[in-house]
Parts: sequence; C-alpha cells; structure tokens
Amino acid sequence: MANKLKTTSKQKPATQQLKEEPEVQVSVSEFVKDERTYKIVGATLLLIGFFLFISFASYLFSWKEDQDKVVNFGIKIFSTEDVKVSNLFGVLGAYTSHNLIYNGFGLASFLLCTTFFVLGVNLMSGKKIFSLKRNIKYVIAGLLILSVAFAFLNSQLLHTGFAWGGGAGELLSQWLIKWIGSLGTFCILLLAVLFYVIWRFDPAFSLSSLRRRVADFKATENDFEDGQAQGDESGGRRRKKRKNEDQTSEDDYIHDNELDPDGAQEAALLIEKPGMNGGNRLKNNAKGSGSVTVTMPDQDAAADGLGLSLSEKAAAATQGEMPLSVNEQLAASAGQGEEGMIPLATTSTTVVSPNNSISKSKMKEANPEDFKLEISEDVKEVPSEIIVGADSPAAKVVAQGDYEPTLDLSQYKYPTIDMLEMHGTEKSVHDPEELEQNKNQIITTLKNYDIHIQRISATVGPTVTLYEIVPAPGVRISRIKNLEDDIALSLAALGIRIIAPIPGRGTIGIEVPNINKTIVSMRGLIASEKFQNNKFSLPIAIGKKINNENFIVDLASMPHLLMAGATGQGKSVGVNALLVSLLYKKHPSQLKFVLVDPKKVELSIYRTIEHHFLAKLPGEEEAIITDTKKVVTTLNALCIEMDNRYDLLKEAGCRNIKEYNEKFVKRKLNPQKGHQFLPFIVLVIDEFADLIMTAGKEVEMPIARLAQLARAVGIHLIIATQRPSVNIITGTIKANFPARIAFKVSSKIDSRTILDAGGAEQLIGKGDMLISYNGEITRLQCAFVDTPEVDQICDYIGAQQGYPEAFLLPEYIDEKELGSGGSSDLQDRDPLFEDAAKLIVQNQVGSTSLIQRRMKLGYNRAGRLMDQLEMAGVVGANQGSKARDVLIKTDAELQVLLDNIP
Ligand SMILES: Nc1ncnc2c1ncn2[C@@H]1O[C@H](COP(=O)(O)OP(=O)(O)OP(=O)(O)O)[C@@H](O)[C@H]1O
Repeated sequence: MANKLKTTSKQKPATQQLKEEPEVQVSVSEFVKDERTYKIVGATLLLIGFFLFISFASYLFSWKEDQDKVVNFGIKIFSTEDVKVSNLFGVLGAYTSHNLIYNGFGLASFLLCTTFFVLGVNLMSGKKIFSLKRNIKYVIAGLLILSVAFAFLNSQLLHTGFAWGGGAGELLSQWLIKWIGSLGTFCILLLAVLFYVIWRFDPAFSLSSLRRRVADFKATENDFEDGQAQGDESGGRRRKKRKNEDQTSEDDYIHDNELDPDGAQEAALLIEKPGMNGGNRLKNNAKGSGSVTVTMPDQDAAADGLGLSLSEKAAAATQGEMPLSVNEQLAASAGQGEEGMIPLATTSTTVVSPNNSISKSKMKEANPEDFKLEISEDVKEVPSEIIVGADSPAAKVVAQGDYEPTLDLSQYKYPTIDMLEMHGTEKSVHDPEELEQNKNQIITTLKNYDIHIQRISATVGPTVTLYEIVPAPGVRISRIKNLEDDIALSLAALGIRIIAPIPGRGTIGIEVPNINKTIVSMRGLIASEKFQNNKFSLPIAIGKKINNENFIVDLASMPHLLMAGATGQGKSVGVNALLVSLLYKKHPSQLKFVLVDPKKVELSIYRTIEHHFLAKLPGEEEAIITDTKKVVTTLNALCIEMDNRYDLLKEAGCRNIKEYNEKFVKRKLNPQKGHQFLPFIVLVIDEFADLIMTAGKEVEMPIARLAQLARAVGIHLIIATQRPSVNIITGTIKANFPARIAFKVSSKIDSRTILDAGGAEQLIGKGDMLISYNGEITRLQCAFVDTPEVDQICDYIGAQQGYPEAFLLPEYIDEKELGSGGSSDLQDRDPLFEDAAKLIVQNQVGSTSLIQRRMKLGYNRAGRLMDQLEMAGVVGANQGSKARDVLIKTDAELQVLLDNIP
C-alpha cells in the first residue's frame, strides 16, 4: 500500500477566506522516481566508493598495527572503548578493509570501489554513463583472477605477511597448487591474466595497426605543441602525459583505457567498416598514410572519454538525456554512427581534442594547409565474366511444356560487347595538385563566411569531385545552405553545386568540376556485373555516380522517365544509352519500342531493327514516327492497347504483366480466347516540346492516361524535351513522371520545373546530369555511346532473322474522321467488316471485346462493327452483359451472306 507522507498546515486559518493548505501526499513510487532521490543515492554510493578506496589505501600502510585489534575484538571493536586504530577512516575503515582485503580478495578488492563509482556517477547524472553490467563482469573476473594471482605470487616469491590475495585468493591458490602443482598454477594464471587483458583492453597487436597508431600519435604530438602554446590546460595535460612517458601511441591508447574505469572505448575510435564504399575507402586508407579515425565532438569529450559510443549517445539524446553536437546529429541522422561515419581527413587538432575550447580556438587559426585531404577510391565495379551476346537468355533452358516466347526467333543472337567502344580510360584520374588547390579554396572561402570545418574528404568522380565537409561544432547547416550561392560564387568555378546536408551521409557536399573529365563508356556499364546479373524487367544503364558506382535501374519500376536539358547537353546520347541497354538485355519477343522522333534524324538509326523491336500502326510505312499528326494516332492506339491489355489481365485474374506472362508461359491462359504473350512496350519521344506546340491537349491527354495507367500492363514512357518550361512539362505530366533526368539547363527556373529543385543550371554539360529518382537527387555522368556504335548494334540485330513485320499496334480511327451515323449503315461498311464477321463465325462468340482484342481495335469501333454485323444478320440482338447469339454457323454460310450484301 502506498505510504503517505502528510504535511499539514501548522496554524489554523484565521479567516474563512484563507484557503486551507492542501494535504501533500507522496507515494513511495513517486518518491522512488524522484530525480532527487537518485542524486542522493548516487552521492551516497560515490561516498562509499571513496570511503572504500581511502580505507583500502590506508590499510596498505596501517595493516600491521590494526590487524591484531580487528582480529582480537571482531565486531565488538565498534563498541569497545580505548581501541585506537591507524586507518584514516578509523575503526570502520580498519574493520572493512581487514575483512575485504585480508579475509576477502587482497589487493584485487580495490576493484570493488569502481562498482560504487559507476553506480554513483550513473545515478547522480541520471544517465547511463557507464555500463554497470560490464563493470560487474570485469570486477568479478578481476577479483577471482587477480586475488589468486597475487596469493600465488606471494606464496611462491614474495613471502610477505601481507595478504596480497586475501583469504579467498589464498584458498583458491592452494587448491590449484594442490591439483596441478606450482607450474600448472602459474601457467593457468598467466593464461587467465592474458585472457583478462585481451578481453578487457583488446590491445591491437598487429604491426599495421601499431604503425597506424604511431602515425596518429605523431600527428597529435605536433598539435600538442600548439595546444600547449595556447595554454590549453586539459589538452596539454593529457598530451604532456604522452610526452613525459615517451610512449608510443599504442601505449597511449591502452593508457586511456586504463583511465576509463568502465573499460569503454577511447574518444578516438579505430573503426573498420564493411560494405562496398566503406571497404574501398578503408583499403584506400590502409594504402595511404592516415588511419581511419572518428573524431568525437569536443563538447562531449567528457562523455566520450568515459566511453560512450555515438549510438549510445544518440539513444540518450532521443531520450532527452544528453544533447548531441551538430556532428553527432549529422552522423546519427545518417544512421551511420561510429561504424558508418568514416572521415577521410581530419585536422590533427581534432583527433584527440579533450574540450571545446581547444578545437574551436584551433579551428579558427587552422590554415587550409593544416587539413589533410583524403581521397576515397573508386567503387570497384566488377566486370562480368559473362560475355554479352554469346549465351543469350534465349538459350535458357525452359521447363518442359512451358511456352517459350523467344522460340519464334530462337536463333536470335544478342549484340556482343565488342560492338561498344571504350572511350578513353575508364578510371577517374585525379590530379593531386588540383585537389589540394580546390580544398584550400573551399576552406578559405568557407572561412571568409566564418564557417569552420572539422574534416574534409574528396571523392573523385568522372566529371566532378565531391568534397565532403564536416562543419565545426556549432556551425548551423542552415547557414551553409543560405550561403550556397555566395559560396558557389566565391569558388568561382562553373558547375559548383552545394548539397547541405548530403542525405544519408551526414556531411555537406561541394561538387567541383574536374579539369580533366573522364568519359563514361557504355561498354563498361554493360560489362558490369550489376548489369549482367540483375533481375530487372527493363534494365537501363544510365551512367556513373560521383563515387564511380554504376547507376543501373529498372525502367519498369521507375515507371516512366522524363528527360530534359538545353540543346547539346547530352539528351540524345542519354536516350541512346537507354535504348542500347535494353537491346543488350532483351529478346525481340520481350520488348517493343514505339519511337517518336519529330527531329527525324535522332532515332532513325533504329529503323533497321523494325522487324525485331519496333512497333507501328497498321498500314504505316515507317515504324519511326516523325509526323506530329501521326503521334496523336499512335498515342491513342497505345491507349487502346493498354485498355485491351487490361481486359486480358482482368480475364486472366492477374494484377500486372509479369503475373500475366508467367501464367501464359505456364500455359494457363488459352490463346484461343485472345490471350497472348505480352511484350513490354517502351514509348520514346525525342522532342516532346515540339509535340505539345503542335498538338497540345491532344497529345497531353493520352500521355497522361498512359503515364497514369500503363505501368501495370508493361507500357513505359521515356520522354525527352529541350524546353523544360511549365507549359511543356505541365503539372499533369510531372505528377505522372516521378523519375526525371535533368541535363544542363539555362536557368534555375528550368531546373525547378524538371526536378522541383535547383542545381541543373550548375551542371557542366556533356552528359553531366541530375536524376531525381525515389525522392533522391543524384548527380551522374551519363554513359556515352557514339552513333557508330549504335549503328553497329542495330545492323547486327537487323541482319538477323526477324518477324515478318513490325509489332502492330491496335488501329485507332478518330471519331471525327468517321463521320456521323453512316458507320452503322451497311452501305458504309467498316473496311474490317468482313474480317470481324469471319472472326465471330469462327469463334461462335458474339462478343465485342473479342473483336476489340483480336483485331486490336478500340471499343467504339468494335461496337460499331458489332452493330453492322447485327444489321447484316451475322449476330443476334444485344443481350446486355451476355454475348450475342451467332446466327451464321459456318464459313460457307457466311460467304453466301457476304456475297449477297450490296
Ligand atoms: N555522356 C556523354 N559523355 C561525353 N560526351 C557527351 C555525352 N553526352 C553528350 N556528349 C557530347 O555532347 C554532344 C551533344 O550531345 P547530344 O547530341 O546528346 O545533345 P542533345 O542534348 O541531344 O542536343 P540536341 O537537343 O541539340 O539534339 C555530343 O556530340 C557529345 O560530344
């Protein structure tokens, strides 16, 4: 039951108006939860720890005098008068020390003080500064091993009267000697001490890490001089210790650990990070001079020194227990913690900076040259061992009995990798001088705006180098963001882009163009393991990221792509790169292109693959559409195709083309009912602005429809435009194209129109691009594929056996062109009347959707045909949702009827 503390007013109120003082009731649980209670208990525990430590220390000198008295009187020593002891804490100190040291664990008893210290500090601060669990583990192990070790030493070597190992230690040691002899005990103890030291301190014995740490130490030692010069007391003290002891940094690390009663890590951690980027960086670091160190923010050096990891601090911060510095917030928000955040360069000042004042004052005076710039290496893109073209997916073994769509063109050979060229060197080359110069300029520029930094690193990409900086503690990111334009202006180079902060990395990025740019060859991307071995439906190799990672994505999941950029900035090359990637991965039965090229010359190279990969309107000569008027018809035909595909999917009970095709391949869908293997259709429009100017809404509406709905049925759109103005890229279009690419544009407004963000105006052209995909904007260098290469690939495909004609899109007849009423008149029969009649008679199903699907017609036209068939007496009257009756039973009967129609 709750205990109640009652506080009542001492005096009776003089008048009625005076309010009675409320009775304050404090329950035990409230009392226990009270912060002050923790502080009181914490302080008491700290005092006990202090008491034990002093008593033990005093016992070392007074044990001879006090021992007899404690032994003779026992517990009565507290009540006996005239007993004088020498322990600094009197009778209590002498009694406790005797029992814990003499009867207990000897010198190892000192470890017990640490537990009180840990508990006391945690309770006093209200935070989990030290781990109690870990402390208890170490203390128990230490008490056992050390007490036995000391007792053994004393019995074998020292032979003093002092209870080095205490009663417990001696007992255990005697047992051990009895069982395994002195030598055995010695070996066991040696092993145990070794285990304990490794477990507790984890010393690094490897030569390379020793070398690294020595290098670190040297760097910090240099700064130490400066630190001292600035009267930096604590930093000086710490470093002085290093100097005085003239130890290696290895010793220092261990020493720091020794200072840490909880056995936690030192503020500067050595980190290894698995994973591609990290791994490469680490490799780079191992090759280079610097070690990979994490600099803990200075203001939290106390906590850091006591061993709190960044993740622990982040957790504490979320619980409102501990404030995080800017850098920690950045690192924590990046979800990287100490493992993920690998600073590539650091001022030596901040490697071990014990308090805020040092680093701040130091940072203010830091020259750009003081900052070491580390360069992260390229991401290794493993070239695939598969030689493209030799073994094509067409040659894949299929489960017996399954339908194989590629069998139609089973001899088809995929283009080979040697049709693509390597344009220059594939590896980004970096000029150290250029890097150094840029680094200095960045630091000086930022300094001019009073922005000081902690670290700077560089990632050299094909066209630009990304300098990643970590600002000094206290610098607001918003300040850097606000100064974006000014900083870019001060750096005075074309193509500077500032990303503050880089999402997911916890740093601020400044992209500076390289003087010598590297061309990203399509060949490298196609040969990459990522391209060869992905399971994407429509893999497209777009280019390379700044860290040289290949950017290969699935167009099917994008699901459409909008490309914009001023003239001559790399759009056409970009479109070619996309088409070529698809040609390298897809069989003609799996993919069809609808190419719209108002400029007439850009996509004409693909005409040779008409019988393999192109789709066209029935009756058209050219598969590549250059006439803007025909585009409207084509887009509407695509809409019909989309509707027809949805009907098929509905009938098959599938949600998307993938499920549908899988079912079809498993022969679960009947081709007699109009089912067929559906190839992906990619509509490419090379100059969208031109279309909108000439056809306006007529084009916009079907495109919006397709963009909204066509994804599930395997129709995807790639639209490129020179003019990224709002009247071209309208809200409707934008809303349906979540993936957008911007090559260099002329203004920030244009950039915003495409990406909803600035930056594209800062690009440097020639394939330098920004892609907005999955809510992230990434800078890429577009893959380069030259026209002769595309020519060669198309010629190679075109020379192979293809389909008799291009893939036919459903016919679309503009309602306006049909005229009014006449269409249902038998005198004015539809040109497809006879075909429709044969289809109905052969299938004996009077269904409009059958005509629609099998003859690839729109609903209206199929409906009109059905009306005409009814008029001619081929089918019966409309029966609502049921199919009409077919009145003509054989082809011969039908022929007679047709012959008799005037
Ligand atoms: N990814 C790339 N890598 C290297 N150079 C490129 C790249 N893309 C384009 N270029 C260079 O830029 C030139 C123009 O490119 P492209 O023809 O693709 O521009 P565009 O935007 O399509 O121009 P337009 O709108 O006038 O057709 C190319 O001839 C080539 O020299």
